[in-house]
Amino acid sequence: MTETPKTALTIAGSDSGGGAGIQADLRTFFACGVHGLTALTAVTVQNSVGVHGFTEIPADVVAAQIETVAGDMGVNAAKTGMLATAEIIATVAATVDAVGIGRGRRVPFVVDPVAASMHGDPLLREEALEAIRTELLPRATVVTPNLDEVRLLTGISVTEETVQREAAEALLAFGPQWVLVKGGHLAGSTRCVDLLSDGTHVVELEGRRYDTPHTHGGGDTLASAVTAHLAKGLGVPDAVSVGKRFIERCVAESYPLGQGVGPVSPFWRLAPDSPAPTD
Ligand SMILES: Nc1ncnc2c1ncn2[C@@H]1O[C@H](COP(=O)(O)OP(=O)(O)O)[C@@H](O)[C@H]1O
Ligand SMILES: Cc1ncc(COP(=O)(O)OP(=O)(O)O)c(N)n1
Repeated sequence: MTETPKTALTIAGSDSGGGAGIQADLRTFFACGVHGLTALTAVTVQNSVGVHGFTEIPADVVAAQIETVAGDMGVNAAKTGMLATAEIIATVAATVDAVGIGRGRRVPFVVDPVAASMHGDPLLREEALEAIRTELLPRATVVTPNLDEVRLLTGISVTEETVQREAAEALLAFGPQWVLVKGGHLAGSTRCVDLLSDGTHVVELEGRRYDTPHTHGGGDTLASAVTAHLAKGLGVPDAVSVGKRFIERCVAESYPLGQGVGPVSPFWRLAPDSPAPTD
Protein backbone atom coordinates (compact mmCIF):
# COMPACT_ATOMS: atom_id res chain seq x y z
CA MET A 1 0.00 0.00 0.00
CA THR A 2 1.23 3.54 -0.78
CA GLU A 3 1.62 6.10 2.00
CA THR A 4 -1.23 8.63 2.17
CA PRO A 5 -0.07 11.97 0.70
CA LYS A 6 -0.65 15.34 2.36
CA THR A 7 -3.86 17.12 1.32
CA ALA A 8 -4.37 20.66 0.01
CA LEU A 9 -7.79 22.28 -0.33
CA THR A 10 -8.62 24.88 -2.97
CA ILE A 11 -11.70 27.07 -2.55
CA ALA A 12 -12.00 28.58 -6.03
CA GLY A 13 -13.84 28.94 -9.32
CA SER A 14 -13.72 26.81 -12.46
CA ASP A 15 -12.01 28.07 -15.64
CA SER A 16 -13.59 26.27 -18.60
CA GLY A 17 -10.39 26.96 -20.57
CA GLY A 18 -8.41 24.91 -18.05
CA GLY A 19 -5.61 27.46 -17.58
CA ALA A 20 -6.49 29.07 -14.25
CA GLY A 21 -8.88 28.54 -11.33
CA ILE A 22 -9.54 25.17 -9.80
CA GLN A 23 -8.09 23.38 -12.85
CA ALA A 24 -4.70 25.11 -12.40
CA ASP A 25 -4.81 24.45 -8.67
CA LEU A 26 -5.43 20.70 -9.06
CA ARG A 27 -2.77 20.40 -11.75
CA THR A 28 -0.27 22.14 -9.48
CA PHE A 29 -1.18 20.09 -6.41
CA PHE A 30 -0.62 16.94 -8.47
CA ALA A 31 2.71 18.22 -9.80
CA CYS A 32 3.82 19.06 -6.26
CA GLY A 33 2.85 15.65 -4.89
CA VAL A 34 -0.15 16.48 -2.70
CA HIS A 35 -3.74 15.24 -2.93
CA GLY A 36 -6.07 18.05 -4.07
CA LEU A 37 -9.45 18.69 -2.43
CA THR A 38 -11.89 21.23 -3.89
CA ALA A 39 -14.70 23.55 -2.85
CA LEU A 40 -16.10 25.07 -6.05
CA THR A 41 -17.34 28.68 -5.68
CA ALA A 42 -18.30 29.66 -9.23
CA VAL A 43 -18.41 28.40 -12.79
CA THR A 44 -16.86 30.80 -15.31
CA VAL A 45 -17.47 30.73 -19.05
CA GLN A 46 -13.88 31.44 -20.02
CA ASN A 47 -11.39 30.89 -22.82
CA SER A 48 -8.01 32.28 -23.84
CA VAL A 49 -9.63 35.54 -24.91
CA GLY A 50 -11.53 36.37 -21.72
CA VAL A 51 -14.25 35.62 -19.19
CA HIS A 52 -17.65 35.71 -20.87
CA GLY A 53 -19.70 35.34 -17.71
CA PHE A 54 -19.98 33.41 -14.46
CA THR A 55 -22.51 31.86 -12.13
CA GLU A 56 -21.76 31.46 -8.46
CA ILE A 57 -22.43 28.35 -6.36
CA PRO A 58 -24.84 28.88 -3.41
CA ALA A 59 -22.84 29.85 -0.30
CA ASP A 60 -24.22 26.96 1.79
CA VAL A 61 -22.98 24.49 -0.86
CA VAL A 62 -19.50 26.07 -0.71
CA ALA A 63 -19.51 25.65 3.09
CA ALA A 64 -20.75 22.06 2.83
CA GLN A 65 -17.92 21.11 0.43
CA ILE A 66 -15.29 22.46 2.86
CA GLU A 67 -16.86 20.83 5.92
CA THR A 68 -17.35 17.48 4.18
CA VAL A 69 -13.74 17.01 3.06
CA ALA A 70 -12.22 18.56 6.19
CA GLY A 71 -14.27 16.28 8.45
CA ASP A 72 -13.38 13.10 6.58
CA MET A 73 -10.00 13.41 4.89
CA GLY A 74 -8.41 16.28 6.83
CA VAL A 75 -6.77 19.34 5.29
CA ASN A 76 -3.03 20.07 5.65
CA ALA A 77 -3.20 23.50 3.95
CA ALA A 78 -5.85 25.51 2.10
CA LYS A 79 -6.05 28.33 -0.42
CA THR A 80 -8.68 30.61 -1.88
CA GLY A 81 -9.01 31.82 -5.47
CA MET A 82 -12.11 33.34 -7.09
CA LEU A 83 -14.78 33.83 -4.40
CA ALA A 84 -17.17 35.97 -6.48
CA THR A 85 -19.46 37.51 -3.82
CA ALA A 86 -19.41 39.02 -0.33
CA GLU A 87 -21.80 36.28 0.81
CA ILE A 88 -19.43 33.50 -0.29
CA ILE A 89 -16.49 35.32 1.33
CA ALA A 90 -18.31 35.66 4.67
CA THR A 91 -19.35 31.99 4.52
CA VAL A 92 -15.81 30.83 3.70
CA ALA A 93 -14.47 32.91 6.63
CA ALA A 94 -16.93 31.34 9.08
CA THR A 95 -16.36 27.83 7.72
CA VAL A 96 -12.55 27.93 7.81
CA ASP A 97 -12.80 29.14 11.42
CA ALA A 98 -15.07 26.21 12.24
CA VAL A 99 -12.72 23.58 10.77
CA GLY A 100 -9.44 25.02 12.11
CA ILE A 101 -8.01 26.63 8.95
CA GLY A 102 -6.34 30.05 9.08
CA ARG A 103 -3.82 32.33 10.74
CA GLY A 104 -3.02 31.20 14.27
CA ARG A 105 -4.81 27.87 13.69
CA ARG A 106 -3.56 24.39 12.87
CA VAL A 107 -3.91 24.62 9.07
CA PRO A 108 -2.11 27.32 6.99
CA PHE A 109 -4.38 29.43 4.78
CA VAL A 110 -3.20 31.09 1.54
CA VAL A 111 -5.48 33.90 0.34
CA ASP A 112 -5.15 34.82 -3.35
CA PRO A 113 -7.43 37.88 -3.49
CA VAL A 114 -8.60 37.27 -7.07
CA ALA A 115 -10.55 40.29 -8.36
CA ALA A 116 -10.29 40.13 -12.15
CA SER A 117 -8.82 38.03 -14.94
CA MET A 118 -5.72 39.18 -16.80
CA HIS A 119 -8.04 40.41 -19.57
CA GLY A 120 -9.64 42.80 -17.05
CA ASP A 121 -12.89 40.84 -16.75
CA PRO A 122 -14.34 40.91 -13.22
CA LEU A 123 -14.27 37.75 -11.10
CA LEU A 124 -15.49 39.47 -7.93
CA ARG A 125 -18.63 41.54 -7.45
CA GLU A 126 -17.59 45.14 -6.73
CA GLU A 127 -19.12 45.27 -3.25
CA ALA A 128 -17.13 42.18 -2.20
CA LEU A 129 -13.75 43.93 -2.03
CA GLU A 130 -14.42 45.17 1.51
CA ALA A 131 -15.25 41.60 2.56
CA ILE A 132 -11.80 40.49 1.32
CA ARG A 133 -10.21 43.20 3.48
CA THR A 134 -12.23 42.51 6.63
CA GLU A 135 -13.14 38.81 6.47
CA LEU A 136 -10.23 37.15 4.64
CA LEU A 137 -7.03 39.15 5.14
CA PRO A 138 -7.06 38.85 8.98
CA ARG A 139 -7.38 35.06 8.60
CA ALA A 140 -4.58 34.67 6.03
CA THR A 141 -1.29 32.97 6.76
CA VAL A 142 -0.12 34.46 3.45
CA VAL A 143 -1.94 36.81 1.06
CA THR A 144 -0.68 36.86 -2.55
CA PRO A 145 -1.99 39.92 -4.46
CA ASN A 146 -0.89 40.97 -7.93
CA LEU A 147 -0.34 44.67 -8.50
CA ASP A 148 -3.93 45.34 -9.64
CA GLU A 149 -5.22 43.70 -6.48
CA VAL A 150 -2.73 45.74 -4.38
CA ARG A 151 -4.17 48.92 -5.90
CA LEU A 152 -7.77 47.85 -5.32
CA LEU A 153 -7.14 46.79 -1.72
CA THR A 154 -4.82 49.65 -0.61
CA GLY A 155 -5.02 52.43 -3.20
CA ILE A 156 -1.24 52.14 -3.76
CA SER A 157 -0.04 52.01 -7.38
CA VAL A 158 3.16 50.00 -7.56
CA THR A 159 5.01 51.30 -10.61
CA GLU A 160 8.50 50.25 -9.55
CA GLU A 161 10.06 47.60 -7.31
CA THR A 162 10.86 50.05 -4.49
CA VAL A 163 7.11 50.61 -3.88
CA GLN A 164 6.44 46.86 -3.30
CA ARG A 165 7.69 47.25 0.29
CA GLU A 166 5.29 50.13 1.04
CA ALA A 167 2.43 48.08 -0.45
CA ALA A 168 3.32 45.10 1.76
CA GLU A 169 3.21 47.33 4.87
CA ALA A 170 -0.22 48.65 3.89
CA LEU A 171 -1.56 45.13 3.37
CA LEU A 172 -0.08 43.87 6.66
CA ALA A 173 -2.25 46.48 8.41
CA PHE A 174 -5.30 44.39 7.43
CA GLY A 175 -4.00 41.52 9.56
CA PRO A 176 -2.44 38.74 7.46
CA GLN A 177 0.67 37.06 8.88
CA TRP A 178 2.66 37.36 5.63
CA VAL A 179 2.18 39.33 2.41
CA LEU A 180 3.59 38.33 -0.98
CA VAL A 181 3.41 41.29 -3.39
CA LYS A 182 3.82 39.70 -6.83
CA GLY A 183 5.75 41.66 -9.41
CA GLY A 184 4.64 39.96 -12.62
CA HIS A 185 2.92 43.11 -13.90
CA LEU A 186 6.05 45.26 -13.49
CA ALA A 187 7.26 44.99 -17.06
CA GLY A 188 10.38 46.64 -18.47
CA SER A 189 13.01 44.64 -16.61
CA THR A 190 14.78 41.36 -17.22
CA ARG A 191 14.02 40.28 -13.66
CA CYS A 192 10.72 39.49 -11.99
CA VAL A 193 10.68 40.18 -8.25
CA ASP A 194 8.03 39.09 -5.72
CA LEU A 195 8.37 40.69 -2.26
CA LEU A 196 7.56 38.65 0.86
CA SER A 197 7.15 40.36 4.23
CA ASP A 198 5.75 39.74 7.71
CA GLY A 199 6.72 43.24 8.83
CA THR A 200 9.98 42.01 10.37
CA HIS A 201 11.47 39.78 7.70
CA VAL A 202 11.48 41.16 4.17
CA VAL A 203 12.61 38.85 1.37
CA GLU A 204 13.01 39.79 -2.29
CA LEU A 205 12.40 36.70 -4.40
CA GLU A 206 14.09 37.37 -7.67
CA GLY A 207 13.54 35.33 -10.80
CA ARG A 208 14.16 35.71 -14.49
CA ARG A 209 11.41 37.49 -16.49
CA TYR A 210 10.46 35.51 -19.60
CA ASP A 211 9.38 37.41 -22.67
CA THR A 212 6.08 35.61 -23.27
CA PRO A 213 2.44 36.70 -23.41
CA HIS A 214 1.35 33.22 -22.22
CA THR A 215 1.08 33.64 -18.44
CA HIS A 216 -2.58 32.68 -17.89
CA GLY A 217 -3.01 30.98 -14.52
CA GLY A 218 0.32 32.22 -13.18
CA GLY A 219 -1.08 33.63 -9.93
CA ASP A 220 -3.15 30.52 -9.22
CA THR A 221 -0.22 28.23 -9.97
CA LEU A 222 2.11 30.14 -7.65
CA ALA A 223 -0.43 30.24 -4.78
CA SER A 224 -1.17 26.50 -5.22
CA ALA A 225 2.52 25.58 -5.22
CA VAL A 226 2.98 27.57 -1.99
CA THR A 227 -0.09 25.85 -0.48
CA ALA A 228 1.19 22.41 -1.49
CA HIS A 229 4.53 23.02 0.20
CA LEU A 230 2.88 24.41 3.34
CA ALA A 231 0.82 21.19 3.36
CA LYS A 232 4.08 19.23 3.26
CA GLY A 233 5.25 21.06 6.38
CA LEU A 234 7.52 23.82 5.05
CA GLY A 235 7.43 27.23 6.78
CA VAL A 236 6.15 30.25 4.84
CA PRO A 237 9.51 31.66 3.58
CA ASP A 238 10.62 28.22 2.33
CA ALA A 239 7.24 27.36 0.77
CA VAL A 240 7.18 30.71 -1.05
CA SER A 241 10.75 30.34 -2.22
CA VAL A 242 10.04 26.87 -3.67
CA GLY A 243 6.77 28.20 -5.16
CA LYS A 244 8.62 31.03 -6.89
CA ARG A 245 11.09 28.59 -8.49
CA PHE A 246 8.17 26.37 -9.50
CA ILE A 247 6.22 29.19 -11.23
CA GLU A 248 9.35 30.54 -12.91
CA ARG A 249 9.80 27.20 -14.67
CA CYS A 250 6.04 26.99 -15.45
CA VAL A 251 6.24 30.43 -17.16
CA ALA A 252 9.35 29.33 -19.05
CA GLU A 253 7.40 26.31 -20.36
CA SER A 254 4.06 28.08 -21.04
CA TYR A 255 2.42 27.42 -24.39
CA PRO A 256 0.05 29.11 -26.86
CA LEU A 257 -3.52 27.77 -26.83
CA GLY A 258 -6.53 29.38 -28.50
CA GLN A 259 -6.60 32.86 -30.03
CA GLY A 260 -5.52 34.73 -26.90
CA VAL A 261 -3.34 34.09 -23.86
CA GLY A 262 -2.01 30.56 -23.28
CA PRO A 263 -1.42 28.93 -19.88
CA VAL A 264 1.68 28.46 -17.75
CA SER A 265 2.65 24.81 -17.65
CA PRO A 266 3.75 22.39 -14.95
CA PHE A 267 4.26 19.59 -17.53
CA TRP A 268 8.04 19.76 -16.95
CA ARG A 269 7.41 18.10 -13.58
CA LEU A 270 6.32 14.94 -15.42
CA ALA A 271 9.72 14.47 -17.10
CA PRO A 272 11.39 11.37 -15.63
CA ASP A 273 14.55 13.25 -14.57
CA SER A 274 12.85 16.42 -13.30
CA PRO A 275 13.99 17.58 -9.85
CA ALA A 276 11.67 17.28 -6.84
CA PRO A 277 10.06 20.67 -6.09
CA THR A 278 12.08 20.99 -2.89
CA ASP A 279 15.43 20.49 -4.72
N1 LIG B 1 6.99 37.01 -17.66
C1 LIG B 1 7.25 36.38 -16.49
N2 LIG B 1 8.41 35.70 -16.32
C2 LIG B 1 8.68 35.07 -15.16
N3 LIG B 1 7.84 35.06 -14.10
C3 LIG B 1 6.65 35.71 -14.22
C4 LIG B 1 6.30 36.40 -15.41
N4 LIG B 1 5.07 36.95 -15.23
C5 LIG B 1 4.67 36.60 -13.99
N5 LIG B 1 5.63 35.88 -13.37
C6 LIG B 1 5.56 35.31 -12.02
O1 LIG B 1 4.32 34.61 -11.95
C7 LIG B 1 3.72 34.80 -10.68
C8 LIG B 1 2.35 35.46 -10.87
O2 LIG B 1 2.58 36.82 -11.04
P1 LIG B 1 1.59 37.97 -11.48
O3 LIG B 1 1.51 37.98 -12.98
O4 LIG B 1 2.08 39.20 -10.83
O5 LIG B 1 0.19 37.53 -10.83
P2 LIG B 1 -1.24 37.19 -11.46
O6 LIG B 1 -1.06 35.99 -12.35
O7 LIG B 1 -2.06 36.90 -10.24
O8 LIG B 1 -1.69 38.40 -12.21
C9 LIG B 1 4.71 35.63 -9.87
O9 LIG B 1 5.57 34.77 -9.15
C10 LIG B 1 5.50 36.37 -10.93
O10 LIG B 1 6.77 36.76 -10.47
C1 LIG C 1 -11.87 30.82 -12.34
C2 LIG C 1 -10.68 31.72 -12.35
N1 LIG C 1 -10.00 31.93 -11.22
C3 LIG C 1 -8.92 32.76 -11.22
C4 LIG C 1 -8.52 33.38 -12.38
C5 LIG C 1 -7.33 34.30 -12.37
O1 LIG C 1 -6.20 33.53 -12.53
P1 LIG C 1 -4.74 34.08 -12.13
O2 LIG C 1 -3.80 32.96 -12.16
O3 LIG C 1 -4.80 34.87 -10.87
O4 LIG C 1 -4.45 35.16 -13.19
P2 LIG C 1 -4.65 35.34 -14.72
O5 LIG C 1 -4.45 34.08 -15.41
O6 LIG C 1 -6.01 35.93 -14.92
O7 LIG C 1 -3.53 36.33 -14.90
C6 LIG C 1 -9.24 33.13 -13.55
N2 LIG C 1 -8.89 33.72 -14.71
N3 LIG C 1 -10.33 32.30 -13.52
